[in-house]
Amino acid sequence: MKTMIGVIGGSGVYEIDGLQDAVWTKVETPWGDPSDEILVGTLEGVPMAFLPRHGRGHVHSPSTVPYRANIDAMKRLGVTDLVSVSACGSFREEMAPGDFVIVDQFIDRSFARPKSFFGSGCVAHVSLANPTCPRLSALCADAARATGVTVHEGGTYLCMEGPQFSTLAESLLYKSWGCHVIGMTNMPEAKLAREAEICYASVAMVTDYDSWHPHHGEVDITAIIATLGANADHARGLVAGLPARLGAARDACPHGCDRALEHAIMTAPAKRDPELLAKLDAVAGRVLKG
Ligand SMILES: CSC[C@H]1O[C@H](OP(=O)(O)O)[C@H](O)[C@@H]1O
Ligand SMILES: Nc1ncnc2[nH]cnc12
Repeated sequence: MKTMIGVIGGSGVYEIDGLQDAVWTKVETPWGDPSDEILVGTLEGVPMAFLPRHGRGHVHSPSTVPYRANIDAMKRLGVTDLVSVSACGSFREEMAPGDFVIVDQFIDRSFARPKSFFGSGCVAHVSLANPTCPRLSALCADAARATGVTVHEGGTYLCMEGPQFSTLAESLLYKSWGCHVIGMTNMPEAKLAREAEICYASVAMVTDYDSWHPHHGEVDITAIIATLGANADHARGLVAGLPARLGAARDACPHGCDRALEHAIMTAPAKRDPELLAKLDAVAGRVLKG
């Protein structure tokens, strides 16, 4: 099997450098339009697709990002390994603005977004105990370190609905839960990537200390934007280091991300809704055809 790298760029990351034969490509999906056209090209001989999560010009709010269309489009293009790059607040003194956290767990407190490709007429339950791919995450950590940035491997990302930042009480609550970082977008993205059998890694770039920190006061969007610029440079460096680490040829994921749907579909074949099945052609075609 061949590798295709997907990158979803978050706040501050609206483009990447160095893609050869790069073309902004409109991808149609049964779930509507993705956030924007997708930049498709090749980096060091490995195909790559880049999508700015909020669209160029930052058009979509965390609640209106078309998460299902974005993941379906990546799957349709052939993406096998998807790296999500996001801005986040930190709940830990040692995870300072400018640091990168390779997230490995999530608490999903978002509530106003569709969270599954499946539903009435084709019910599926995938495992999410380990929502990120350890193989891809380790490669991202290595590529991030090579840019000189401080990297923390492992951390729990609290996904809030937004768009307002947390109250002080919420911030203290999430900190008391043991969360490491907070953002507004990695859910349902990670859930949908798992349903689509795509390896997913989340690189969270710290921009602030949310509002719990006694010496840093409230979250301030101006300070966040100032930190976003430097973070985005490191993110682009990380992406540039991925092809050499992943390679053009791909072995099956040792953690099973690319086989997540193997025994997940519960609905009896005779009871499945043909309309929904048609929409699942890219995401679940592998198991539905078989
Ligand atoms: C610019 S601060 C709030 C905004 O930034 C993060 O976006 P993303 O995850 O796409 O990098 C956060 O989730 C909020 O949407
Ligand atoms: N403190 C914060 N809360 C939620 N999303 C964020 N993105 C960047 N900083 C954030």
